Amino acid sequence: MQERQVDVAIIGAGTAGLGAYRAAKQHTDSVVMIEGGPYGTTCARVGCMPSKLLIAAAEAAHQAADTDAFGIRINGEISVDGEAVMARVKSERDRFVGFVLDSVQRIPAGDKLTGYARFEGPNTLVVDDHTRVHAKRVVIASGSRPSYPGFFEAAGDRLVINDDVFEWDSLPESVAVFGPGVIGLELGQALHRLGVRLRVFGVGGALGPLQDEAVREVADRTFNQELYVDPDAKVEAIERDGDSVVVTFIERHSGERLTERFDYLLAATGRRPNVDRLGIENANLTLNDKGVPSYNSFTLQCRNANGSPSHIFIAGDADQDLPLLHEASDEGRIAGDNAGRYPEMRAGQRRTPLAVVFSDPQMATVGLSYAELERRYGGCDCLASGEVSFEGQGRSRVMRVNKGLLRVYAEQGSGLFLGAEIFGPRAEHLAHLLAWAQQQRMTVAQMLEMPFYHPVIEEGLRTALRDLNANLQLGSRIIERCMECGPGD
Ligand SMILES: Cc1cc2nc3c(=O)[nH]c(=O)nc-3n(C[C@H](O)[C@H](O)[C@H](O)COP(=O)(O)OP(=O)(O)OC[C@H]3O[C@@H](n4cnc5c(N)ncnc54)[C@H](O)[C@@H]3O)c2cc1C
Ligand SMILES: NC(=O)c1ccc[n+]([C@@H]2O[C@H](COP(=O)([O-])OP(=O)(O)OC[C@H]3O[C@@H](n4cnc5c(N)ncnc54)[C@H](O)[C@@H]3O)[C@@H](O)[C@H]2O)c1
Repeated sequence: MQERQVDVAIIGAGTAGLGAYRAAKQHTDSVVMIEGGPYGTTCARVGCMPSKLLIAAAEAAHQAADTDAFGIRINGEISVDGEAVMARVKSERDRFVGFVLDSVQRIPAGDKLTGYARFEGPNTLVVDDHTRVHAKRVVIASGSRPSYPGFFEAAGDRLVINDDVFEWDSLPESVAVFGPGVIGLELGQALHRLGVRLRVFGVGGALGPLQDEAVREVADRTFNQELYVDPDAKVEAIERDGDSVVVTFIERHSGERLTERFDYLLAATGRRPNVDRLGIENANLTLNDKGVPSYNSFTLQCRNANGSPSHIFIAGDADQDLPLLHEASDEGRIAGDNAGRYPEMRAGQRRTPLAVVFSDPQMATVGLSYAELERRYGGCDCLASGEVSFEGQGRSRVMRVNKGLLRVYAEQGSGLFLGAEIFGPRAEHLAHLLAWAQQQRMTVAQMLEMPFYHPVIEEGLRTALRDLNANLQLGSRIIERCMECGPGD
């Protein structure tokens, strides 16, 4: 067993780990980054990028099949070449991964260790069976992995997760997706649009990240116009039969008991932080009820078992809060910076919460979750909301993307803008405008002073903000459509 002494050890070379490495190196040359799996990051290898590549192919297929209403006839059959689809997904994915590998390559060999790290003590990590690292400070950036109930194992090797989908050489005939969360909806709808026979099964009624019942209800109805999604499914059996997975369930619309065969069961039922195999019990940390270290979200510093500040930091999906790429990147940088400068600490900048789901229509949430807003502001009637339906919205109708509902929230009295839930066209862009406004602590009145071009989807946002302003009793109600702005704003 080799022995190494370092100032900072980082567990994981994903987005958070790489950010932590660069930040820690600003303070000391004595940093080691430990990676047990393949380099390249979850985002580039099996997450954000390949999923968006698959969705892009599905959008192309969907648009090609939807030209008739514009008077455009495509003569001949539209066919999906599954091998070509997957070849592009994989080659573009490899290009993105290649950029990460290049940057990892530039890190001096002595700063990298290969193997899985485990805490032997608060300052000691054992990497596989070959190296013991004595570290003055540690950053845990070990990411997350899919989690699913044990009874899915009945599907045997027909049980797949997102990683497996991006290794397919072609598209299967059919998939049963379990989990209508972010991954299930993004991949499920994309596969459906690429011609895969598909059903999506959920539990408890959840749909993506939506918590506002009005928005969730519109999303449920809209998805079901296109594909079968049951957010509260009654699944009676999952069995393996030959090369197929056989699912017995109650069809949500007819109430019939159906038994259907699928090529694969895709488990998209959530992810768990990779802290359970770290020997975390040897690190002298306070753990929450899920076994995840408690930490300060501005410094990313963990707490010792007695509550005092620890020399251990945590960042990215490993800390279970906001498991998103831009958050992993911010957290890695803050944790690495503080691990480098320890014992002095700096509070890092945290941004307005922002999440986007690349379904069609897209979903997005801005600010505190709706449940949290209700908890904080609901009891005193302090929460006001406004909304717009995209059905009649001018630009959305022009482009035939007029589906969805946007709801915005503000504080009664001050008119302070608090957040939004969006299910609608181009939500990725609307959500950015709203997140920027919220981070600037703008009031709804100030947001309405901003320019809105015509005809654009953002005019729909203006309608929702006017509705909100009226509900705040800070402006007059929209009685008829704003004709000076053009029809259907
Ligand atoms: C299908 C999918 C789609 C996604 N799409 C988006 C999106 O569109 N937008 C978005 O913002 N986010 C998206 N995400 C989430 C995003 O990918 C993650 O939030 C982000 O990659 C987390 O980065 P990380 O550094 O925390 O973890 P990772 O990149 O997973 O890095 C953790 C690293 O730690 C290593 N490791 C684990 N345990 C040990 C150990 N004991 N010793 C040594 N090394 C260890 C792992 O091998 C891994 O390389 C998506 C995720 C998935 C799965
Ligand atoms: N566009 C993006 O930013 C993006 C895309 C993909 C993933 N991600 C990140 O990855 C995380 C994990 O994604 P995810 O989709 O795995 O988790 P999720 O928490 O978003 O969704 C899991 C879903 O599975 C359901 N579920 C749980 N147990 C079930 C069961 N037994 N049967 C059927 N359904 C069940 C849950 O009710 C929920 O709807 C996300 O929270 C997100 O942070 C982000």
